[in-house]
Amino acid sequence: MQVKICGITRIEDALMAVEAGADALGLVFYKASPRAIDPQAAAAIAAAVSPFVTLTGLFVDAAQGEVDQVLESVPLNLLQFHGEEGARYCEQFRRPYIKALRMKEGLDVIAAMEAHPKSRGFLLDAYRPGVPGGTGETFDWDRVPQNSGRPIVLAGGLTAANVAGAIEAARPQSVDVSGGVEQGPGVKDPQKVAAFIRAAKSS
Ligand SMILES: O=C(O)c1ccccc1N[C@@H]1O[C@H](COP(=O)(O)O)[C@@H](O)[C@H]1O
Repeated sequence: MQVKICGITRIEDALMAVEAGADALGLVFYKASPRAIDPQAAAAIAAAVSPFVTLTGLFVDAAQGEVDQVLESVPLNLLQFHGEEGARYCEQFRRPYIKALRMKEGLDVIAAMEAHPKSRGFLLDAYRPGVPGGTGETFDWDRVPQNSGRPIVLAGGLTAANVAGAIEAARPQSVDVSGGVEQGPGVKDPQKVAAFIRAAKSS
């Protein structure tokens, strides 16, 4: 089980998460988020962590120029598009990307996946109207498709206490957490991070 710790804003949190076994770190380039980071701080984090850790840049319906500007200064390995971005938009950056799908009632998950043939995977997150992500809410894990043939990242309201059950129900390739391992907005709690990664990787 691979684990992404999202919403990293400080070098010490990045190093702590990697030391605890995180495979990927998420940097949120969405100004309205309490975990938003600017490119300069993100570049400093990138310079401090191992090149074998997947540095993921999260965007929400950003202007093309905004993404390009971040890419000029931050060596991101993966882009995460968490808004209503279409395939043509996502593919223009010529970087590996994952598309977030918010699990609104009635969403045809397979059709949404087929709309992004080049996406490296799909992050399934809870749906709350008006909030693009980081809600701290779960969704019905039984809705995660089992035969899509595409890599799935399970997200939304995960914690050390519920991640094992979530993995058992949804059978994802990887999990992603933000609020569930925080001690405050944008600040990670080392004990919660370690407990989360332990629980996920021993599932
Ligand atoms: O983290 C945020 O603030 C955020 C803002 C806008 C879009 C996505 C965001 N985070 C992503 O949402 C999932 C779930 O968050 P949580 O664990 O429920 O707090 C998180 O893994 C990020 O990928």
